[in-house]
Amino acid sequence: MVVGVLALQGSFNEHIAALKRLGVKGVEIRKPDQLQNVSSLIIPGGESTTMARLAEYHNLFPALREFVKMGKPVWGTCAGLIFLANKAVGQKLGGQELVGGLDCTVHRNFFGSQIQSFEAELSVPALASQEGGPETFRGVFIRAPAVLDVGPDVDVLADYPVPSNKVLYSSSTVEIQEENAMPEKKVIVAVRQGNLLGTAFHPELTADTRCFLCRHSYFLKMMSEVGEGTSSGGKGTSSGIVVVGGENLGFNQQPKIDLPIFQ
Ligand SMILES: NC(=O)CC[C@H](N)C(=O)O
Repeated sequence: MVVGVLALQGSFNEHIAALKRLGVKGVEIRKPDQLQNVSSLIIPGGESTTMARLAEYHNLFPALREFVKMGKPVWGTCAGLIFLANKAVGQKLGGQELVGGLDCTVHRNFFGSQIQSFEAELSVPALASQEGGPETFRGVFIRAPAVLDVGPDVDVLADYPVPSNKVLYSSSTVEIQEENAMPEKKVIVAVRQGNLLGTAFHPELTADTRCFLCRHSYFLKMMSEVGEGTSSGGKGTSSGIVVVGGENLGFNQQPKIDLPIFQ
């Protein structure tokens, strides 16, 4: 099994290392032709505007859109989630090109700037009920986006209750449409639509092996679920991050102590 990892910028090495720990080969994708050698793709976190410029420079957008349209599994984390969204708000002046396909609107810096990065235990009760282990998993949010709204074909996998004093928006004049991003009690931080998975946080940076494996395996399992391009892009057959069936991922073992990167 070979997974492509878009390697223009951002945390692609971390994703490749995470895949390696699962015994899966991750290959760096920098050129359109290289997409032909992989049947699934991870678009990592980083800085989406920069990543978009590099993707444009390498003429990657048409090939990425084609990849998505063919129903091949694509997982966008953080900046990658922004890439996959049909619409992004809070973009830099002039906007940025998106791959699209995921029927949702993403706020690019919903949780604020770099120094407002944080970690949080995300509640996914269905995960514990079906897979065992603690009810929460740790989300690492780095200058993180959030999903503001989703279309009917999108499954919400995880949301996060945001205290109103934590809902931070840039006051910069180039950060647009803030009036549409009213503070919510809960914001969506993980979604799936058929072959597309999006997480606002960085699973590849989490030291909690249980969560790490879970989320990565979720994606890897999507590969067998949707095949190599047969999905219509509609709702997945499963809802929630709860479909890591049949694999012994050690959920009933004592969970490892997590190692937050921000302490
Ligand atoms: N950690 C991340 O990927 C941050 C994404 C960032 N908010 C952006 O616009 O690109």
